[in-house]
Amino acid sequence: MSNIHSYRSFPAAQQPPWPDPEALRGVVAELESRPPLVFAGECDLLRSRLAAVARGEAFLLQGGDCAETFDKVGVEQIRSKLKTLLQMAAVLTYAASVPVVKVGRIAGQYSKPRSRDTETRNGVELPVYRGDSVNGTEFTPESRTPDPERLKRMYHASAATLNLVRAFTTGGYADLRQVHAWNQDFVAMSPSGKRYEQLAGEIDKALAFMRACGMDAEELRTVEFYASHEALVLDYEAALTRTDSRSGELYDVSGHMVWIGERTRRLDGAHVEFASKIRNPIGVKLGPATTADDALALIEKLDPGREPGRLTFITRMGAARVRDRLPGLVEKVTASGARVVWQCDPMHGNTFSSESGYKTRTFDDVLDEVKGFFEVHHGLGTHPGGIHVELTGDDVTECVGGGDEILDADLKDRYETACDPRLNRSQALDLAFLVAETYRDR
Ligand SMILES: O=C[C@H](O)[C@H](O)COP(=O)(O)O
Ligand SMILES: C=C(OP(=O)(O)O)C(=O)O
Repeated sequence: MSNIHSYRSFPAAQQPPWPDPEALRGVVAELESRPPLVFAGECDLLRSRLAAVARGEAFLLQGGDCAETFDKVGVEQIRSKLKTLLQMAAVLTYAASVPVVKVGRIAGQYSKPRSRDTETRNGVELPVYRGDSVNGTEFTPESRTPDPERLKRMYHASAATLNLVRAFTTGGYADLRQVHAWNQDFVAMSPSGKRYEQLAGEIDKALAFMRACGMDAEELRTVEFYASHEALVLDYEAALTRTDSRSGELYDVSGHMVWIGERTRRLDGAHVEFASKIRNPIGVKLGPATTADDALALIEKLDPGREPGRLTFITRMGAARVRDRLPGLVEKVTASGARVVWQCDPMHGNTFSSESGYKTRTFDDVLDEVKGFFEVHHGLGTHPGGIHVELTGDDVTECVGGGDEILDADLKDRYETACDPRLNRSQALDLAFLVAETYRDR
């Protein structure tokens, strides 16, 4: 049987400098005895859904917070994120006529890779914020010192979130007949909200037609929804890895799908080694410096059986480079016979500091990278399998642009992210409409 701790012999980037190894060991031992957050069978089902995406028969919508925080584990916050994804999925399913696989960056997205180890404010240097699983956002030595007890809080916050998500998605809230109810509050008055209302009316008519024909499918009442996060802090991920009693294989039961980030995808690094041992569907971020050989070597290590649905390449090239960098990768990977899911993350290659000093992204760049992604796949005859976005259900002002335009001067009003700027609900809907149109017109 595979040894889940083999990753310890490989260099691990971006691990928290825990000050007290003994305390960490105690936390890990406790987590090892905790129940799984997800089941192996659910991970297998997601892998089979992603296989359909890899074959060009479905579309993958993955989105949620850049960094979840413990103080936002509440009914309203979780419901509004879910609502955003349900609205986007309704737009995509109806306007592009494609089945949508829905995956949240949720119930575990608590750890962040960072560009620098420290942050300096007014001449004071402290460890950088690495996500609520590691330390706090407050700029004090106490808050910024990594504390392994936070890994336990991550487990409990993930469990509470997942519990609510399961209740919302199977208990009536996600029933397609609620399609209007998801479009309330601030978003209803935005241009994308109004457009959505029209589409919801059409869905209503289609449902009424189906009912009149005697079809009232059970499938419309609930939604299959999966949880994903970056598998960054390996002590946590390994502590939550269990052997599946059915197959004897290892699954990371902290989430259905986990991904490896751009900063930790070294072929000879600990994250890739860890992911190679588990059976969950795996995502890998690929930035503009990725070579075709890198991609092929990742396939060899993570998906040696070339199993559709096992591996998702999440490309995040930046709007300016996607048309130039993506074709070579897609061409060589396709020629190798691998059937990966190609997914576009239009957020992480388009970050910059605004004049007013906020880390932001322009909505036009986000759209342009998505368009470039579609153009490249269209040109090569391959399937543009999905999008991966940082978003929130709230009316935040973190990314500039969008139909309900946010200006640089507006960023200060509701800049609430703990790390990177997210699309608000109205921008997320705008994006869904664009993707649906582009997908349909392919
Ligand atoms: O979400 C992604 C990364 O954690 C983030 O972009 C890193 O941000 P930094 O460059 O501010 O460290
Ligand atoms: C850190 C992230 O992205 P990337 O690894 O692509 O920079 C992320 O998606 O949170």
